[in-house]
Amino acid sequence: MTSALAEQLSQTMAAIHARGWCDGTGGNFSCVLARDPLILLMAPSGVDKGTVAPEALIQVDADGHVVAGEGRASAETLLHLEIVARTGAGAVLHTHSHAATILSDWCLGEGRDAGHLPLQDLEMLKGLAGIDSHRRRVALPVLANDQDLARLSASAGPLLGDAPHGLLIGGHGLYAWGCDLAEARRHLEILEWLLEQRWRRLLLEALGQLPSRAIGIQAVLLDIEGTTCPVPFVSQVLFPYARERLDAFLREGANDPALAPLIAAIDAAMAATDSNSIQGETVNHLSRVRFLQSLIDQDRKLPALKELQGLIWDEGYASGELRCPLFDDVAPALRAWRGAGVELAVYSSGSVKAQKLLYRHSNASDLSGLFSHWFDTTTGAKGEAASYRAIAAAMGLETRAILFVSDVKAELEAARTAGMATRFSQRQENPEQDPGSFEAITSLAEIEL
Ligand SMILES: CSC[C@@H](O)[C@@H](O)C(=O)COP(=O)(O)O
Ligand SMILES: [Zn+2]
Repeated sequence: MTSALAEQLSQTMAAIHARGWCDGTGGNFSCVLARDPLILLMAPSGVDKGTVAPEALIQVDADGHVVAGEGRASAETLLHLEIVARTGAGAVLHTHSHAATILSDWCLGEGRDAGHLPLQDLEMLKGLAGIDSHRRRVALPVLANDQDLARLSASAGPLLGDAPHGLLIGGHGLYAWGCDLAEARRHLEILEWLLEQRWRRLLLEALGQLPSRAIGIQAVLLDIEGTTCPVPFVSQVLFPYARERLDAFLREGANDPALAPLIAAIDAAMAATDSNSIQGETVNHLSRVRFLQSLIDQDRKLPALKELQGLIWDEGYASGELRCPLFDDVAPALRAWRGAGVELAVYSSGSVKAQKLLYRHSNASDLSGLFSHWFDTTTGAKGEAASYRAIAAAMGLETRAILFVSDVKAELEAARTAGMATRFSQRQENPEQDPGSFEAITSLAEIEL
């Protein structure tokens, strides 16, 4: 005797096959039969998925082992399991349509490396659960294909929570899912339709028969100090915290081999500094601490000092002594933008390590996972247009698709020269209050993308 679910899955596979979305033995399809313990009902591997009778379906456990039925489990079962675990999906449908295959390849092609396919301004988007307007922009994640399914599933995992019920695999196909089989099928049909539209439109644009769609803002690049957190947190909390603990931290770590390269770099910088009058003096712990404190007081940058500060802040955040007081509007805005498929990136003069710590330990919990890119001054100075071009290239986007928000006009000038959209962050405690020729915002909530 076969279940109604098995009948429905068999019929769904036949319908998908008839549309040419899983030719040959391509594609695989699963439904959750039980959750605790997890059992998937799915097509066996290596068969024509259009002709699998309900009684020929197999049952597979959470480790990908066949527990009932004849035949092998697909190697791709691991990705089905990852999707079910991460999204709570009740069914996962994987196709090899031409549209999904060619567009996934196009996204990862030379010079693009986009990592996602944006879809916007199509009424059919509303067929995806949670989308209520054609204006909502969704970003379908795209991953390079990999025959190591454990590795592919591990890279897919973190992308699945924000994915619009689908994921593209380069040169391979589409995975779509939903809370049950009916919803998964609807999502699959909608996504396949959107992909068809996308490639047909690309062709017409390339032939000059359609204007290429104006690029909307696809990413927001955020400064931190004065933009997402109050300036005094950095100047009056973070820097004094590290300054006061330099002595103890270096004393306790004197014999720590991990600190040795840092200490060597600090000593080399001391030796090269005329003003510190240590020529001839033995470099000792106290002279090192005095030197570093004088650098902090003069706001002079030394990579080894930055790294040391990062290590000290790391301890402070971990113990709960430090927590970043982000402005109240920040977390809701970041979440809303991510939900709309907008990429988020940080560009701050603090090191990438310090940036990640700050967002990991914020008053709005760990927000670090919302950002896809982190940039510090190793990419270039914040006042140079070239830095913003390098950031856009690293993100695989045109500069005009990025909105940069900062409280420093010189930085906005450079970003504008590079072609980015800009907003001036006018927070109460910021030293610069005059927006000049830039559009000012007092809260991220004022930004409409
Ligand atoms: C035409 S072979 C395609 C397979 O390698 C795979 O990508 C696929 O979708 C079907 O694999 P299967 O093992 O039959 O479930
Ligand atoms: Zn496949």
